Amino acid sequence: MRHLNDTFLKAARGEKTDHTPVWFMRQAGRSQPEYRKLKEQYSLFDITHQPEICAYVTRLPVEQYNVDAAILYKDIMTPLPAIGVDVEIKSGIGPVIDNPLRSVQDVEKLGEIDPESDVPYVLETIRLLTEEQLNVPLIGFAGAPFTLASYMIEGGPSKNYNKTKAFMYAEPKAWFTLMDKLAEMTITYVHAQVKAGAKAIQLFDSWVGALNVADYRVFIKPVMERIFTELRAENVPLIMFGVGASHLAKDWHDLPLDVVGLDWRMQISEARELGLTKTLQGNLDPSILLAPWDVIEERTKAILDQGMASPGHIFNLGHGVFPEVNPDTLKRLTAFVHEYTAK
Ligand SMILES: Cc1c2[nH]c(c1CCC(=O)O)Cc1[nH]c(c(CCC(=O)O)c1C)Cc1[nH]c(c(CCC(=O)O)c1C)Cc1[nH]c(c(C)c1CCC(=O)O)C2
Repeated sequence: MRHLNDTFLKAARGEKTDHTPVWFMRQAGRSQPEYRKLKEQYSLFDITHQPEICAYVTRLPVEQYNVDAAILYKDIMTPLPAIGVDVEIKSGIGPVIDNPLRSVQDVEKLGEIDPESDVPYVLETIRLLTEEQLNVPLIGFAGAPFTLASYMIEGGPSKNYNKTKAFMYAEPKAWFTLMDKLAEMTITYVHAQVKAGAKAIQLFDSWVGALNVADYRVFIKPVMERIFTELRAENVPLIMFGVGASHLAKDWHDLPLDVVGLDWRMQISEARELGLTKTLQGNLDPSILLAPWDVIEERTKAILDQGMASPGHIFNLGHGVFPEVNPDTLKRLTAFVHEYTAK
């Protein structure tokens, strides 16, 4: 077994580290030529169903960029077919669902997940990665109920989540049944990922920022409370993330989790002023990676300075890497974060 670089785990627990750890959301993906080559032949689901290839794709950014954590290559949609949702990832569009939820009956028909039989390839990939192939912690993940429900109800990507919100307001009973079922799925699925060897868990509630605080508290916070309370027993760092959700950051901080992920809209220092004492993850605007290096460096320094003011910062982007980003930029940025924050 190789020596594990545990800087990411230490920072996630709020401990002092030798340097600020860094990883990038969507680090395994289209900005890498090796990945693009594979994608000429395979779809996302083709890759995730082949553990050797999936493990290779997951390792690529660790080997090429020297980041301090790996994130399992799969999608938040991966577990949905197990509960009866027909999902396809359409290139250039995203997840598309042919049988969107329309009624209480549709919600009641949803089944349960048995990870060992429904997604054995996910667990096999984790086992491959943790046994010998990786010297950094592997982050497992799941989509959070609001974001999953938004795809299940809209049938695909959406701008305003109108159908989702209409369903939530019009059919609160069915909504809470749906939240319970998705919570059950998430808890079971995440437990299995940790048992297989995932060292941290991130929940992606990418689109929940569409709700205001009052609705978040009524329609979502209780289910998140339940999920995180159950997952706490695993004793691995739990990370929350969403886009355009600064107004919910304080409520996330109240949940039994370890790390609050921020997009680029709120500064690390502002979050600290708000009273967020937990570890913060983020938050370079991913667009800045397309700017000249001196701009990237200046903006990164500002984030790192704020992050170093108190223990508990994991450097990341405010959202995923764009495909147009040059891989050399990610490599240079990782090295810069490590050097600039080295004690
Ligand atoms: C909302 C969401 C999805 N998927 C995910 C989220 C939450 C994070 C976020 O907010 O971006 C999470 C996700 N999806 C994928 C990963 C892999 C790990 C990583 O971050 O490197 C992760 C963590 C692979 C993927 N997920 C998807 C791809 C593209 C696959 C393809 O082109 O076939 C990959 C590599 C497809 C996908 N899947 C989803 C969308 C919106 C898209 C289209 C986006 C795009 O094309 O850039 C749903």
